[in-house]
Amino acid sequence: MSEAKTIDVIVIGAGAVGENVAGRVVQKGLSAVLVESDLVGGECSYWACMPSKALLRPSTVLRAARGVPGAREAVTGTLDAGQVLDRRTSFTSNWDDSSQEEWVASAGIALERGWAKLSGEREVEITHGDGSTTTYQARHAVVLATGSTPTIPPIDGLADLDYWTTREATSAKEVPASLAVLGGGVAGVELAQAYARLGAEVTVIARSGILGNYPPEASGLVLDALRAEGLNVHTDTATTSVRKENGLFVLDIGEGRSVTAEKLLVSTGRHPHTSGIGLESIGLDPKKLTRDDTGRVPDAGGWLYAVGDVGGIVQLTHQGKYEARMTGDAIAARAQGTLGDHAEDWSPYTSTADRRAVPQVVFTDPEIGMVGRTLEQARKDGVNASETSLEIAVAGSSLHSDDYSGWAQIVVDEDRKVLVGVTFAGPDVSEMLHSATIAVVGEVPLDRLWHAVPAYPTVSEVWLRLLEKYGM
Ligand SMILES: Cc1cc2nc3c(=O)[nH]c(=O)nc-3n(C[C@H](O)[C@H](O)[C@H](O)COP(=O)(O)OP(=O)(O)OC[C@H]3O[C@@H](n4cnc5c(N)ncnc54)[C@H](O)[C@@H]3O)c2cc1C
Ligand SMILES: NC(=O)c1ccc[n+]([C@@H]2O[C@H](COP(=O)([O-])OP(=O)(O)OC[C@H]3O[C@@H](n4cnc5c(N)ncnc54)[C@H](O)[C@@H]3O)[C@@H](O)[C@H]2O)c1
Repeated sequence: MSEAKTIDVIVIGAGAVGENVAGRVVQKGLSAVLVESDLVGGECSYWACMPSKALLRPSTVLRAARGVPGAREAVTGTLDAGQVLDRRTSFTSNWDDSSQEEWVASAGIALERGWAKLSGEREVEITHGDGSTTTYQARHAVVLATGSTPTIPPIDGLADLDYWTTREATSAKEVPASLAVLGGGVAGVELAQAYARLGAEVTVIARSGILGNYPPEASGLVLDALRAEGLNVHTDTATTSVRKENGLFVLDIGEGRSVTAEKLLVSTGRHPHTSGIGLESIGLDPKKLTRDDTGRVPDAGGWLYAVGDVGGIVQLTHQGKYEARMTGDAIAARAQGTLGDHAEDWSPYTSTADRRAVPQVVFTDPEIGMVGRTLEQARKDGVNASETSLEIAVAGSSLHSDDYSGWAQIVVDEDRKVLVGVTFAGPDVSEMLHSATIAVVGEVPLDRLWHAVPAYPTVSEVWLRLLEKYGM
Protein backbone atom coordinates (compact mmCIF):
# COMPACT_ATOMS: atom_id res chain seq x y z
CA MET A 1 0.00 0.00 0.00
CA SER A 2 1.28 3.46 -0.90
CA GLU A 3 1.77 6.15 1.74
CA ALA A 4 -1.36 7.92 3.00
CA LYS A 5 -2.09 11.37 1.57
CA THR A 6 -2.77 14.06 4.14
CA ILE A 7 -5.55 16.62 3.72
CA ASP A 8 -7.59 18.84 6.06
CA VAL A 9 -11.04 17.34 5.45
CA ILE A 10 -12.26 14.11 3.83
CA VAL A 11 -15.89 14.05 2.70
CA ILE A 12 -17.38 10.64 1.87
CA GLY A 13 -20.25 10.98 -0.61
CA ALA A 14 -20.62 13.67 -3.27
CA GLY A 15 -24.36 14.15 -3.15
CA ALA A 16 -25.75 17.65 -2.78
CA VAL A 17 -24.84 17.57 0.90
CA GLY A 18 -21.27 16.28 0.54
CA GLU A 19 -20.61 18.82 -2.22
CA ASN A 20 -21.82 21.63 0.00
CA VAL A 21 -19.81 20.70 3.07
CA ALA A 22 -16.65 20.33 0.95
CA GLY A 23 -17.36 23.64 -0.77
CA ARG A 24 -17.87 25.38 2.55
CA VAL A 25 -14.62 24.19 4.20
CA VAL A 26 -12.62 25.09 1.09
CA GLN A 27 -14.17 28.58 1.08
CA LYS A 28 -12.97 28.89 4.68
CA GLY A 29 -9.38 28.09 3.67
CA LEU A 30 -9.12 24.34 4.34
CA SER A 31 -8.24 21.65 1.80
CA ALA A 32 -10.78 18.92 1.07
CA VAL A 33 -11.20 15.72 -0.88
CA LEU A 34 -14.62 14.48 -1.94
CA VAL A 35 -15.03 10.74 -2.55
CA GLU A 36 -17.81 9.37 -4.74
CA SER A 37 -18.53 5.81 -5.86
CA ASP A 38 -21.36 6.68 -8.27
CA LEU A 39 -22.45 9.97 -9.89
CA VAL A 40 -21.22 13.26 -8.46
CA GLY A 41 -24.42 15.08 -7.46
CA GLY A 42 -26.01 12.10 -5.72
CA GLU A 43 -29.58 10.95 -5.47
CA CYS A 44 -31.32 14.33 -5.70
CA SER A 45 -29.90 15.29 -9.10
CA TYR A 46 -30.34 11.97 -10.87
CA TRP A 47 -32.94 9.76 -9.14
CA ALA A 48 -34.94 11.84 -6.70
CA CYS A 49 -35.87 15.55 -6.48
CA MET A 50 -35.05 16.73 -9.99
CA PRO A 51 -36.42 13.89 -12.14
CA SER A 52 -39.51 13.38 -9.96
CA LYS A 53 -40.37 17.07 -10.11
CA ALA A 54 -39.70 17.13 -13.85
CA LEU A 55 -42.13 14.21 -14.28
CA LEU A 56 -44.84 16.06 -12.34
CA ARG A 57 -44.54 19.63 -13.62
CA PRO A 58 -45.98 19.33 -17.18
CA SER A 59 -49.25 17.77 -16.03
CA THR A 60 -49.61 20.41 -13.30
CA VAL A 61 -49.28 23.15 -15.91
CA LEU A 62 -51.87 21.42 -18.07
CA ARG A 63 -54.33 21.06 -15.20
CA ALA A 64 -53.81 24.71 -14.24
CA ALA A 65 -54.63 25.84 -17.78
CA ARG A 66 -57.75 23.66 -17.76
CA GLY A 67 -58.89 25.39 -14.55
CA VAL A 68 -59.19 28.79 -16.24
CA PRO A 69 -61.85 29.44 -18.91
CA GLY A 70 -60.28 31.08 -21.92
CA ALA A 71 -57.06 29.16 -21.42
CA ARG A 72 -58.99 25.89 -21.11
CA GLU A 73 -60.25 26.19 -24.69
CA ALA A 74 -56.67 26.43 -25.96
CA VAL A 75 -55.78 23.05 -24.44
CA THR A 76 -56.78 20.69 -27.19
CA GLY A 77 -54.24 17.91 -26.84
CA THR A 78 -53.09 15.51 -24.16
CA LEU A 79 -49.83 15.28 -22.30
CA ASP A 80 -46.97 14.16 -24.57
CA ALA A 81 -45.39 11.43 -22.44
CA GLY A 82 -42.31 11.19 -24.69
CA GLN A 83 -41.59 14.91 -24.31
CA VAL A 84 -42.13 14.72 -20.56
CA LEU A 85 -39.64 11.86 -20.26
CA ASP A 86 -37.16 13.71 -22.51
CA ARG A 87 -37.40 16.87 -20.39
CA ARG A 88 -36.92 14.75 -17.27
CA THR A 89 -33.82 13.24 -18.87
CA SER A 90 -32.42 16.69 -19.66
CA PHE A 91 -32.80 17.64 -15.98
CA THR A 92 -30.63 14.65 -15.07
CA SER A 93 -28.07 15.61 -17.76
CA ASN A 94 -28.80 12.13 -19.12
CA TRP A 95 -27.24 10.72 -15.92
CA ASP A 96 -23.89 12.24 -16.85
CA ASP A 97 -22.05 14.01 -14.05
CA SER A 98 -19.35 15.83 -16.04
CA SER A 99 -20.77 19.28 -15.25
CA GLN A 100 -20.81 18.45 -11.53
CA GLU A 101 -17.25 17.20 -11.82
CA GLU A 102 -16.30 20.54 -13.40
CA TRP A 103 -17.97 22.39 -10.52
CA VAL A 104 -16.01 20.36 -7.96
CA ALA A 105 -12.74 21.21 -9.72
CA SER A 106 -13.69 24.91 -10.06
CA ALA A 107 -14.47 25.04 -6.33
CA GLY A 108 -10.93 23.84 -5.55
CA ILE A 109 -12.06 20.49 -4.14
CA ALA A 110 -10.10 17.31 -4.91
CA LEU A 111 -12.24 14.45 -6.25
CA GLU A 112 -11.60 10.73 -5.84
CA ARG A 113 -13.76 8.15 -7.58
CA GLY A 114 -14.29 4.92 -5.65
CA TRP A 115 -15.71 3.36 -2.51
CA ALA A 116 -14.53 4.99 0.71
CA LYS A 117 -14.26 3.19 4.03
CA LEU A 118 -13.06 4.38 7.39
CA SER A 119 -9.95 2.37 8.19
CA GLY A 120 -8.91 3.97 11.47
CA GLU A 121 -8.99 7.26 13.34
CA ARG A 122 -9.15 10.11 10.79
CA GLU A 123 -8.20 7.59 8.09
CA VAL A 124 -10.14 6.63 4.95
CA GLU A 125 -9.27 3.99 2.38
CA ILE A 126 -10.67 4.37 -1.13
CA THR A 127 -11.03 1.37 -3.43
CA HIS A 128 -11.12 2.49 -7.07
CA GLY A 129 -12.89 0.78 -9.98
CA ASP A 130 -9.68 -1.01 -11.04
CA GLY A 131 -9.17 -2.46 -7.56
CA SER A 132 -6.35 -0.09 -6.59
CA THR A 133 -6.55 1.77 -3.31
CA THR A 134 -5.66 5.23 -2.02
CA THR A 135 -5.50 6.12 1.65
CA TYR A 136 -6.11 9.58 3.07
CA GLN A 137 -5.44 10.92 6.54
CA ALA A 138 -7.49 13.91 7.68
CA ARG A 139 -5.90 16.69 9.76
CA HIS A 140 -9.22 18.01 10.99
CA ALA A 141 -12.31 16.02 10.03
CA VAL A 142 -13.89 13.14 8.17
CA VAL A 143 -17.45 13.88 7.08
CA LEU A 144 -19.95 11.13 6.28
CA ALA A 145 -22.38 12.30 3.59
CA THR A 146 -23.32 8.87 2.30
CA GLY A 147 -27.06 9.48 2.01
CA SER A 148 -29.76 6.87 2.58
CA THR A 149 -30.90 3.52 1.25
CA PRO A 150 -34.44 2.31 0.45
CA THR A 151 -36.05 0.28 3.22
CA ILE A 152 -37.62 -2.82 1.71
CA PRO A 153 -40.37 -4.41 3.83
CA PRO A 154 -40.22 -8.15 4.62
CA ILE A 155 -43.22 -9.07 2.47
CA ASP A 156 -43.42 -12.70 1.32
CA GLY A 157 -41.95 -13.12 -2.17
CA LEU A 158 -40.84 -9.51 -2.60
CA ALA A 159 -37.08 -10.01 -2.23
CA ASP A 160 -36.91 -12.30 -5.29
CA LEU A 161 -38.68 -9.94 -7.68
CA ASP A 162 -37.45 -7.21 -10.03
CA TYR A 163 -39.49 -4.42 -8.44
CA TRP A 164 -38.76 -0.72 -8.93
CA THR A 165 -37.31 1.45 -6.23
CA THR A 166 -37.52 5.23 -6.68
CA ARG A 167 -34.32 4.98 -8.78
CA GLU A 168 -36.01 2.95 -11.51
CA ALA A 169 -39.24 4.97 -11.26
CA THR A 170 -37.46 8.28 -11.76
CA SER A 171 -35.25 7.02 -14.60
CA ALA A 172 -37.73 4.85 -16.57
CA LYS A 173 -37.59 5.24 -20.34
CA GLU A 174 -41.21 4.18 -20.88
CA VAL A 175 -44.51 4.59 -19.09
CA PRO A 176 -45.84 1.18 -18.00
CA ALA A 177 -49.46 0.30 -18.72
CA SER A 178 -50.04 -0.20 -15.02
CA LEU A 179 -48.14 0.55 -11.82
CA ALA A 180 -48.69 -0.59 -8.24
CA VAL A 181 -47.14 1.69 -5.63
CA LEU A 182 -46.38 0.24 -2.22
CA GLY A 183 -46.19 3.00 0.40
CA GLY A 184 -48.21 6.17 0.74
CA GLY A 185 -45.35 8.50 1.73
CA VAL A 186 -44.27 11.51 -0.25
CA ALA A 187 -42.12 9.57 -2.76
CA GLY A 188 -44.88 7.07 -3.53
CA VAL A 189 -47.66 9.62 -3.80
CA GLU A 190 -45.70 12.02 -6.03
CA LEU A 191 -44.62 9.26 -8.40
CA ALA A 192 -48.10 7.69 -8.39
CA GLN A 193 -49.65 10.93 -9.61
CA ALA A 194 -46.87 11.53 -12.13
CA TYR A 195 -47.30 8.09 -13.73
CA ALA A 196 -51.11 8.22 -13.64
CA ARG A 197 -51.03 11.52 -15.50
CA LEU A 198 -48.56 10.04 -17.98
CA GLY A 199 -51.14 7.37 -18.79
CA ALA A 200 -50.45 4.43 -16.45
CA GLU A 201 -53.23 2.79 -14.48
CA VAL A 202 -51.98 3.37 -10.93
CA THR A 203 -52.88 1.68 -7.65
CA VAL A 204 -51.44 2.92 -4.36
CA ILE A 205 -51.36 0.54 -1.40
CA ALA A 206 -50.82 2.38 1.87
CA ARG A 207 -50.42 0.65 5.21
CA SER A 208 -52.27 3.48 6.96
CA GLY A 209 -53.34 6.74 5.35
CA ILE A 210 -51.38 8.62 2.70
CA LEU A 211 -48.96 11.42 3.63
CA GLY A 212 -49.35 10.62 7.30
CA ASN A 213 -46.79 13.23 8.40
CA TYR A 214 -49.10 16.08 7.36
CA PRO A 215 -52.36 17.31 8.91
CA PRO A 216 -55.22 15.05 7.70
CA GLU A 217 -57.08 17.98 6.09
CA ALA A 218 -54.02 18.62 3.89
CA SER A 219 -53.35 15.00 2.95
CA GLY A 220 -57.11 14.54 2.47
CA LEU A 221 -57.10 17.15 -0.30
CA VAL A 222 -54.37 15.18 -2.10
CA LEU A 223 -56.18 11.88 -1.55
CA ASP A 224 -59.42 13.32 -2.97
CA ALA A 225 -57.53 14.66 -6.00
CA LEU A 226 -55.83 11.32 -6.67
CA ARG A 227 -59.12 9.45 -6.48
CA ALA A 228 -60.89 12.03 -8.64
CA GLU A 229 -58.22 11.49 -11.29
CA GLY A 230 -58.89 7.76 -11.30
CA LEU A 231 -56.07 6.38 -9.17
CA ASN A 232 -57.01 3.43 -6.97
CA VAL A 233 -55.84 4.22 -3.47
CA HIS A 234 -56.11 1.49 -0.83
CA THR A 235 -55.57 2.95 2.63
CA ASP A 236 -55.19 0.95 5.86
CA THR A 237 -54.20 -1.98 3.70
CA ALA A 238 -51.46 -4.49 4.46
CA THR A 239 -49.74 -6.31 1.59
CA THR A 240 -49.22 -9.89 2.68
CA SER A 241 -47.38 -11.38 -0.30
CA VAL A 242 -46.21 -10.58 -3.82
CA ARG A 243 -45.58 -12.86 -6.78
CA LYS A 244 -45.31 -12.69 -10.54
CA GLU A 245 -47.82 -14.29 -12.86
CA ASN A 246 -47.59 -14.05 -16.66
CA GLY A 247 -45.03 -11.28 -16.30
CA LEU A 248 -47.27 -9.18 -14.03
CA PHE A 249 -46.89 -8.40 -10.33
CA VAL A 250 -49.72 -9.72 -8.17
CA LEU A 251 -49.97 -8.28 -4.66
CA ASP A 252 -52.20 -9.93 -2.07
CA ILE A 253 -53.80 -7.21 0.01
CA GLY A 254 -55.97 -9.25 2.35
CA GLU A 255 -59.59 -10.47 2.41
CA GLY A 256 -58.98 -12.33 -0.84
CA ARG A 257 -58.24 -9.09 -2.71
CA SER A 258 -55.27 -8.58 -5.00
CA VAL A 259 -53.70 -5.88 -7.16
CA THR A 260 -52.13 -6.74 -10.52
CA ALA A 261 -49.72 -4.42 -12.32
CA GLU A 262 -46.96 -4.41 -14.92
CA LYS A 263 -44.54 -2.63 -12.59
CA LEU A 264 -44.30 -2.43 -8.82
CA LEU A 265 -42.73 0.59 -7.10
CA VAL A 266 -41.63 -0.05 -3.52
CA SER A 267 -41.41 3.33 -1.79
CA THR A 268 -41.69 2.42 1.87
CA GLY A 269 -39.12 4.80 3.35
CA ARG A 270 -35.35 5.11 3.51
CA HIS A 271 -32.75 4.58 6.24
CA PRO A 272 -29.31 6.17 6.77
CA HIS A 273 -26.58 4.62 4.64
CA THR A 274 -24.17 3.56 7.38
CA SER A 275 -23.28 0.01 6.35
CA GLY A 276 -20.08 -0.93 4.53
CA ILE A 277 -18.34 2.33 5.39
CA GLY A 278 -16.05 1.00 8.11
CA LEU A 279 -17.75 2.42 11.21
CA GLU A 280 -16.91 -0.83 13.01
CA SER A 281 -13.19 -0.12 12.46
CA ILE A 282 -13.46 2.79 14.87
CA GLY A 283 -15.68 0.97 17.34
CA LEU A 284 -19.04 2.43 16.24
CA ASP A 285 -22.26 0.51 15.63
CA PRO A 286 -23.59 1.42 12.14
CA LYS A 287 -27.16 1.05 13.43
CA LYS A 288 -26.63 3.62 16.19
CA LEU A 289 -24.94 6.57 14.49
CA THR A 290 -25.88 9.84 16.17
CA ARG A 291 -24.83 13.45 15.57
CA ASP A 292 -25.02 16.64 17.58
CA ASP A 293 -26.35 19.91 16.19
CA THR A 294 -22.95 20.81 14.71
CA GLY A 295 -22.99 17.48 12.85
CA ARG A 296 -20.33 15.91 15.05
CA VAL A 297 -20.64 12.21 15.93
CA PRO A 298 -20.17 12.43 19.72
CA ASP A 299 -18.93 8.85 20.21
CA ALA A 300 -16.00 9.16 17.78
CA GLY A 301 -13.76 11.52 19.70
CA GLY A 302 -14.33 14.81 17.89
CA TRP A 303 -13.12 14.31 14.30
CA LEU A 304 -16.10 12.49 12.67
CA TYR A 305 -19.18 14.29 11.35
CA ALA A 306 -22.40 13.11 9.63
CA VAL A 307 -24.57 15.36 7.45
CA GLY A 308 -27.64 14.99 5.27
CA ASP A 309 -29.67 11.79 5.03
CA VAL A 310 -27.00 9.70 6.77
CA GLY A 311 -27.30 11.91 9.87
CA GLY A 312 -30.72 10.40 10.46
CA ILE A 313 -32.52 13.63 11.37
CA VAL A 314 -34.12 14.95 8.18
CA GLN A 315 -34.18 13.43 4.68
CA LEU A 316 -34.48 16.52 2.51
CA THR A 317 -31.95 18.10 0.16
CA HIS A 318 -32.39 21.68 1.30
CA GLN A 319 -32.14 20.72 4.96
CA GLY A 320 -29.08 18.55 4.30
CA LYS A 321 -27.42 21.45 2.49
CA TYR A 322 -28.24 23.67 5.48
CA GLU A 323 -26.60 21.10 7.78
CA ALA A 324 -23.62 21.10 5.39
CA ARG A 325 -23.20 24.89 5.73
CA MET A 326 -23.40 24.72 9.53
CA THR A 327 -21.09 21.71 9.80
CA GLY A 328 -18.61 23.11 7.27
CA ASP A 329 -18.35 26.31 9.28
CA ALA A 330 -18.07 24.38 12.57
CA ILE A 331 -15.19 22.28 11.17
CA ALA A 332 -13.40 25.40 9.95
CA ALA A 333 -13.94 27.24 13.25
CA ARG A 334 -12.68 24.26 15.25
CA ALA A 335 -9.63 24.01 12.97
CA GLN A 336 -8.92 27.68 13.71
CA GLY A 337 -9.52 27.16 17.43
CA THR A 338 -12.42 29.62 17.55
CA LEU A 339 -15.10 27.04 18.41
CA GLY A 340 -15.02 24.47 21.20
CA ASP A 341 -17.18 21.41 21.72
CA HIS A 342 -20.40 23.31 22.27
CA ALA A 343 -22.18 25.76 19.95
CA GLU A 344 -25.24 27.80 20.90
CA ASP A 345 -28.65 27.20 19.30
CA TRP A 346 -29.14 29.34 16.19
CA SER A 347 -25.39 30.03 15.98
CA PRO A 348 -23.69 29.78 12.53
CA TYR A 349 -22.51 26.29 13.56
CA THR A 350 -25.72 24.58 14.67
CA SER A 351 -28.55 23.23 12.54
CA THR A 352 -31.17 24.28 15.10
CA ALA A 353 -33.86 24.62 12.41
CA ASP A 354 -33.71 20.83 11.94
CA ARG A 355 -35.65 20.47 15.17
CA ARG A 356 -37.99 23.45 14.92
CA ALA A 357 -38.48 24.74 11.41
CA VAL A 358 -38.06 22.21 8.61
CA PRO A 359 -39.86 23.32 5.44
CA GLN A 360 -41.18 20.51 3.27
CA VAL A 361 -43.20 20.41 0.08
CA VAL A 362 -45.21 17.58 -1.43
CA PHE A 363 -45.11 18.40 -5.14
CA THR A 364 -48.39 16.72 -6.02
CA ASP A 365 -51.24 18.68 -7.57
CA PRO A 366 -52.59 20.06 -5.23
CA GLU A 367 -49.38 20.67 -3.31
CA ILE A 368 -48.75 20.63 0.43
CA GLY A 369 -46.23 23.01 1.98
CA MET A 370 -45.52 22.67 5.67
CA VAL A 371 -42.96 24.17 8.04
CA GLY A 372 -42.33 23.52 11.71
CA ARG A 373 -44.60 21.45 13.85
CA THR A 374 -48.14 20.15 13.56
CA LEU A 375 -50.46 20.76 16.53
CA GLU A 376 -49.83 17.22 17.79
CA GLN A 377 -46.03 17.51 17.47
CA ALA A 378 -46.00 20.88 19.22
CA ARG A 379 -48.09 19.59 22.13
CA LYS A 380 -45.91 16.48 22.37
CA ASP A 381 -42.91 18.83 22.68
CA GLY A 382 -44.61 20.52 25.63
CA VAL A 383 -45.68 23.67 23.76
CA ASN A 384 -48.96 25.24 24.92
CA ALA A 385 -50.20 25.23 21.33
CA SER A 386 -53.43 26.19 19.58
CA GLU A 387 -54.37 25.81 15.93
CA THR A 388 -56.37 27.96 13.55
CA SER A 389 -57.31 26.63 10.15
CA LEU A 390 -59.57 27.46 7.24
CA GLU A 391 -60.23 26.77 3.59
CA ILE A 392 -58.25 28.94 1.21
CA ALA A 393 -60.92 31.14 -0.36
CA VAL A 394 -59.58 34.62 -1.13
CA ALA A 395 -59.64 36.83 -4.22
CA GLY A 396 -56.23 35.51 -5.28
CA SER A 397 -57.32 31.88 -5.15
CA SER A 398 -60.52 32.47 -7.13
CA LEU A 399 -58.51 34.30 -9.78
CA HIS A 400 -55.92 31.52 -9.78
CA SER A 401 -58.45 28.95 -11.01
CA ASP A 402 -62.21 28.45 -11.00
CA ASP A 403 -62.03 25.23 -9.03
CA TYR A 404 -59.37 26.32 -6.52
CA SER A 405 -59.61 24.25 -3.37
CA GLY A 406 -57.13 24.72 -0.55
CA TRP A 407 -56.61 24.59 3.20
CA ALA A 408 -54.31 26.45 5.59
CA GLN A 409 -53.37 26.17 9.23
CA ILE A 410 -51.26 28.05 11.75
CA VAL A 411 -50.06 26.52 15.00
CA VAL A 412 -49.43 29.14 17.68
CA ASP A 413 -47.34 28.94 20.85
CA GLU A 414 -49.88 30.58 23.18
CA ASP A 415 -47.31 31.43 25.84
CA ARG A 416 -44.99 33.28 23.46
CA LYS A 417 -47.56 34.34 20.83
CA VAL A 418 -45.41 33.16 17.93
CA LEU A 419 -45.98 30.63 15.16
CA VAL A 420 -44.45 27.19 15.59
CA GLY A 421 -46.02 25.57 12.53
CA VAL A 422 -47.77 26.48 9.28
CA THR A 423 -49.34 24.25 6.61
CA PHE A 424 -50.76 25.22 3.26
CA ALA A 425 -52.45 22.77 0.88
CA GLY A 426 -53.72 23.65 -2.58
CA PRO A 427 -52.49 24.42 -6.09
CA ASP A 428 -49.18 26.32 -6.18
CA VAL A 429 -48.92 26.84 -2.42
CA SER A 430 -45.25 25.81 -2.35
CA GLU A 431 -44.11 29.31 -3.33
CA MET A 432 -45.89 30.73 -0.24
CA LEU A 433 -44.02 28.43 2.11
CA HIS A 434 -40.92 30.55 2.58
CA SER A 435 -42.97 33.37 4.10
CA ALA A 436 -44.06 30.88 6.76
CA THR A 437 -40.51 29.61 7.25
CA ILE A 438 -39.32 33.16 7.90
CA ALA A 439 -42.13 33.72 10.41
CA VAL A 440 -41.35 30.48 12.27
CA VAL A 441 -37.54 30.81 12.26
CA GLY A 442 -37.71 34.53 13.04
CA GLU A 443 -40.24 33.87 15.83
CA VAL A 444 -42.09 36.93 14.57
CA PRO A 445 -44.59 37.98 17.27
CA LEU A 446 -48.19 37.75 16.06
CA ASP A 447 -48.82 41.43 16.82
CA ARG A 448 -45.95 42.30 14.43
CA LEU A 449 -47.00 39.69 11.84
CA TRP A 450 -50.33 41.54 11.80
CA HIS A 451 -48.45 44.38 10.07
CA ALA A 452 -47.16 42.08 7.28
CA VAL A 453 -49.77 42.95 4.66
CA PRO A 454 -50.30 40.43 1.85
CA ALA A 455 -50.59 42.02 -1.59
CA TYR A 456 -54.05 42.04 -3.16
CA PRO A 457 -55.19 39.89 -4.94
CA THR A 458 -52.75 37.07 -4.15
CA VAL A 459 -53.29 33.67 -2.55
CA SER A 460 -51.10 34.99 0.30
CA GLU A 461 -54.16 36.88 1.56
CA VAL A 462 -54.87 33.64 3.38
CA TRP A 463 -52.33 34.91 5.96
CA LEU A 464 -54.70 37.78 6.75
CA ARG A 465 -57.72 35.49 7.02
CA LEU A 466 -55.83 33.12 9.34
CA LEU A 467 -54.77 35.95 11.66
CA GLU A 468 -58.28 37.42 11.64
CA LYS A 469 -59.76 34.04 12.50
CA TYR A 470 -57.15 33.62 15.23
CA GLY A 471 -58.51 36.81 16.80
CA MET A 472 -56.26 39.64 15.67
C1 LIG B 1 -37.98 9.97 -5.15
C2 LIG B 1 -37.40 11.00 -4.22
C3 LIG B 1 -37.73 12.33 -4.40
C4 LIG B 1 -37.20 13.30 -3.55
N1 LIG B 1 -37.59 14.60 -3.74
C5 LIG B 1 -37.09 15.54 -2.92
C6 LIG B 1 -37.46 16.90 -3.11
O1 LIG B 1 -38.24 17.25 -3.99
N2 LIG B 1 -36.92 17.83 -2.29
C7 LIG B 1 -36.05 17.47 -1.28
O2 LIG B 1 -35.59 18.36 -0.55
N3 LIG B 1 -35.68 16.18 -1.08
C8 LIG B 1 -36.18 15.21 -1.87
N4 LIG B 1 -35.80 13.92 -1.70
C9 LIG B 1 -34.80 13.60 -0.66
C10 LIG B 1 -33.39 13.89 -1.20
O3 LIG B 1 -33.18 13.18 -2.39
C11 LIG B 1 -32.33 13.51 -0.17
O4 LIG B 1 -32.63 14.12 1.06
C12 LIG B 1 -30.96 13.96 -0.64
O5 LIG B 1 -30.62 13.37 -1.86
C13 LIG B 1 -29.91 13.60 0.42
O6 LIG B 1 -28.66 14.08 -0.01
P1 LIG B 1 -27.33 13.42 0.55
O7 LIG B 1 -26.22 14.18 -0.10
O8 LIG B 1 -27.40 13.33 2.02
O9 LIG B 1 -27.34 11.92 0.01
P2 LIG B 1 -27.24 11.38 -1.50
O10 LIG B 1 -27.80 12.30 -2.48
O11 LIG B 1 -27.81 9.99 -1.43
O12 LIG B 1 -25.68 11.30 -1.74
C14 LIG B 1 -24.86 10.37 -1.09
C15 LIG B 1 -23.74 10.01 -2.03
O13 LIG B 1 -22.77 9.24 -1.33
C16 LIG B 1 -22.26 8.26 -2.21
N5 LIG B 1 -21.67 7.22 -1.36
C17 LIG B 1 -22.31 6.50 -0.42
N6 LIG B 1 -21.43 5.70 0.22
C18 LIG B 1 -20.22 5.95 -0.34
C19 LIG B 1 -18.92 5.43 -0.09
N7 LIG B 1 -18.69 4.55 0.89
N8 LIG B 1 -17.91 5.89 -0.85
C20 LIG B 1 -18.12 6.80 -1.81
N9 LIG B 1 -19.33 7.35 -2.08
C21 LIG B 1 -20.36 6.91 -1.34
C22 LIG B 1 -23.48 7.83 -3.02
O14 LIG B 1 -23.10 7.22 -4.23
C23 LIG B 1 -24.18 9.17 -3.22
O15 LIG B 1 -23.81 9.79 -4.42
C24 LIG B 1 -36.31 12.92 -2.52
C25 LIG B 1 -35.97 11.57 -2.33
C26 LIG B 1 -36.52 10.62 -3.17
C27 LIG B 1 -36.13 9.18 -2.96
N1 LIG C 1 -41.03 16.39 -2.08
C1 LIG C 1 -40.08 15.96 -1.28
O1 LIG C 1 -39.43 16.72 -0.57
C2 LIG C 1 -39.76 14.49 -1.24
C3 LIG C 1 -40.24 13.64 -2.21
C4 LIG C 1 -39.94 12.29 -2.12
C5 LIG C 1 -39.17 11.81 -1.07
N2 LIG C 1 -38.70 12.69 -0.15
C6 LIG C 1 -37.91 12.22 0.99
O2 LIG C 1 -37.46 10.92 0.76
C7 LIG C 1 -37.68 10.10 1.88
C8 LIG C 1 -38.22 8.78 1.42
O3 LIG C 1 -39.55 8.92 0.92
P1 LIG C 1 -40.62 7.78 1.16
O4 LIG C 1 -41.93 8.26 0.68
O5 LIG C 1 -40.08 6.49 0.66
O6 LIG C 1 -40.60 7.63 2.74
P2 LIG C 1 -41.66 8.05 3.84
O7 LIG C 1 -41.06 7.61 5.13
O8 LIG C 1 -42.10 9.44 3.68
O9 LIG C 1 -42.92 7.15 3.52
C9 LIG C 1 -42.88 5.75 3.53
C10 LIG C 1 -44.29 5.24 3.66
O10 LIG C 1 -44.28 3.84 3.47
C11 LIG C 1 -45.14 3.26 4.42
N3 LIG C 1 -44.78 1.86 4.62
C12 LIG C 1 -43.73 1.37 5.28
N4 LIG C 1 -43.74 0.03 5.21
C13 LIG C 1 -44.83 -0.32 4.47
C14 LIG C 1 -45.39 -1.54 4.03
N5 LIG C 1 -44.86 -2.71 4.38
N6 LIG C 1 -46.51 -1.52 3.26
C15 LIG C 1 -47.07 -0.34 2.93
N7 LIG C 1 -46.60 0.85 3.32
C16 LIG C 1 -45.50 0.85 4.08
C17 LIG C 1 -45.00 4.13 5.66
O11 LIG C 1 -46.10 3.99 6.52
C18 LIG C 1 -44.92 5.52 5.01
O12 LIG C 1 -46.18 6.07 4.82
C19 LIG C 1 -38.64 10.84 2.79
O13 LIG C 1 -38.09 10.93 4.08
C20 LIG C 1 -38.81 12.19 2.20
O14 LIG C 1 -38.40 13.20 3.08
C21 LIG C 1 -38.99 14.00 -0.20
